[in-house]
Amino acid sequence: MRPVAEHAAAVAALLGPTAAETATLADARGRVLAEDLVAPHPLPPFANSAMDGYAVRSADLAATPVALPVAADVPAGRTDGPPLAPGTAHRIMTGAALPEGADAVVQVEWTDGGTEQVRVEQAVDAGQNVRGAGEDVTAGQVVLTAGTLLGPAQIGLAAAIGAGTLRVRRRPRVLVLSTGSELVAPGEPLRHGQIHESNGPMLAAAVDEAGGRGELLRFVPDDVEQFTRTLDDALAARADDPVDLVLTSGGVSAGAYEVVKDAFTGRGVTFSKVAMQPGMPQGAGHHRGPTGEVAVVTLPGNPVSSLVSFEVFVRPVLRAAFGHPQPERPRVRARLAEALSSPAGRQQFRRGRIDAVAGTVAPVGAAGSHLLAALAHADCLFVVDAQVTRVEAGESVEVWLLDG
Ligand SMILES: Nc1nc2c(c(=O)[nH]1)N[C@H]1C(S)=C(S)[C@@H](COP(=O)(O)OP(=O)(O)OC[C@H]3O[C@@H](n4cnc5c(N)ncnc54)[C@H](O)[C@@H]3O)O[C@H]1N2
Ligand code: MOO
Repeated sequence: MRPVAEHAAAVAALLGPTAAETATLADARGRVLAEDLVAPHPLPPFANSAMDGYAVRSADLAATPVALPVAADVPAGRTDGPPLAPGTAHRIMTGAALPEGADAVVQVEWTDGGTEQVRVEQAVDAGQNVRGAGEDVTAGQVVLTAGTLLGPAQIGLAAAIGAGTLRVRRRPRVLVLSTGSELVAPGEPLRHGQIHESNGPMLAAAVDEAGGRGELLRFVPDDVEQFTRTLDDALAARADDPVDLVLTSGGVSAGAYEVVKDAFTGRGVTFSKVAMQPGMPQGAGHHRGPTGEVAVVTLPGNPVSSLVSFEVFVRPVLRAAFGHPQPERPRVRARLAEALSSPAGRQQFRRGRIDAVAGTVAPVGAAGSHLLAALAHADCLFVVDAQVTRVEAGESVEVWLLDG
């Protein structure tokens, strides 16, 4: 059987880095900056008030209490505020530009709140309650470097320096195609012998969660001609914005109707038994479609096998392709809460729940690769090495955190 690392390397070789493109801020979250982002102006762009109150010259408050005429009103957003004459105050709101000549702001709570004349009870130092221009960012500063993952704070910063769009790496575009004559679309009734198609929606969601662009095609029965036509039609229809990867589910083991294997064998996709459980039957390579070659990864049909294989082989490669700084799931070690056994010669990926405080991981459900409900209640996978057949309670295992 092929070692997990060897198949992982074969999948990694399929996808190169995606190109840069321009994205709106609304479409930038979870993506990676393709170029350094430079501030065209400082932040704050101008000295402004940190408090609602009165802009003053601090020297005018040498002896308090003191009464000063209120010569102007400066709400936030006023662009034509006059200079502050000595011996006067301007009523000012948080975020409003500090008038020329003022060097401090007295918060309204330290005054009588007057609008014609204000009585100030307490003195302020020069600079008090003033946010200086460029305190946060200077003009010309590189505020975010190429390769930065864009989360809410980074998008906020980009907006603050006035960037309406950003140069980011393109999301890998992934087509998902499930196979199986037993499949029925969710929402439609089942007859005996049929099941609802769950791998497609699951894998498309997994692609999106990883940062890619998942597109779910209508599943096909175990029919090579229909499979190939569906795939080629879908690729042809996307010729303007080509697909980076095709993910198939099912049809790759040893049965009489292995549609994916039959369609691709000897035509650029290599099928292997990989030394893991779940996820033994795997395939990877290129399909020559109507628009040229497209990378293909064929995942096994058992639902847990499908998603675990995605986690092990596809997710890190998709993320690396668009420059994600952390392609892999965070990995920690934890003590196993209960003993379990594992087949010899296959690296086992069990579903678990981690207790980060206690440093333990408990198995969720048994090893069966049809146990989708257990997977849905797990927050991690943990790994039992290929040569290990039994792990005792308290022994340390590697854990992949799924919500990280
Ligand atoms: N004689 C052998 N039989 C099997 C072997 C083997 O080595 N020799 N391997 C087993 C292992 S391990 C796995 S994993 C599966 C993989 O099979 P396929 O990838 O060919 O998948 P299918 O046979 O099409 O389906 C397997 C299983 O999963 C269900 N399924 C398939 N697609 C979906 C879907 N889109 N949504 C929900 N469920 C799906 C399907 O109904 C089957 O129950 O093969 C073993 N057999
Ligand atoms: O490889 Mo299969 O995934 O064990 O059920």
